[in-house]
Amino acid sequence: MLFHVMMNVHIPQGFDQEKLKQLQSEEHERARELQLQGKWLHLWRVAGKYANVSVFEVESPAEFHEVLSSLPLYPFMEVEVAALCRHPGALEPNK
Ligand SMILES: O=C(O)C[C@H]1C=CC(=O)O1
Repeated sequence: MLFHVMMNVHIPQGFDQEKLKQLQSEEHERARELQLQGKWLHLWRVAGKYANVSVFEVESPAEFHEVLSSLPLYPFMEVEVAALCRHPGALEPNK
C-alpha cells in the first residue's frame, strides 16, 4: 500500500536546542533505515518550510501507523495522509 504524507514539523518556542539536535539526528537515522528497508520511497523538502512530502510503501494501515509513529519527531508533527492507488491514465505501473 502506498501513502502520500505531508509532515509539518512544529517545534515549541524555547525548546532545548541540544535536545532538538539530538532528536533531529535520531530522526535522520530512522529515516535512513526506513529508506534502506524500501518503506520510505520518496522524501522531499518543501522549499521554505520545516516540512516534507513523502511517499511510503507498507503492507497495511497498521504498519503505516507504526512506521510514522516510530519517528523521533512524530510528537512535533502535523501530518496529512492520503492513501494512493494506481491512476488509470498513468503510462507505467508506478510506485
Ligand atoms: O526534516 C523533516 O522534514 C522532518 C523529518 C523527516 C525526515 C527527516 O529526516 O526529518
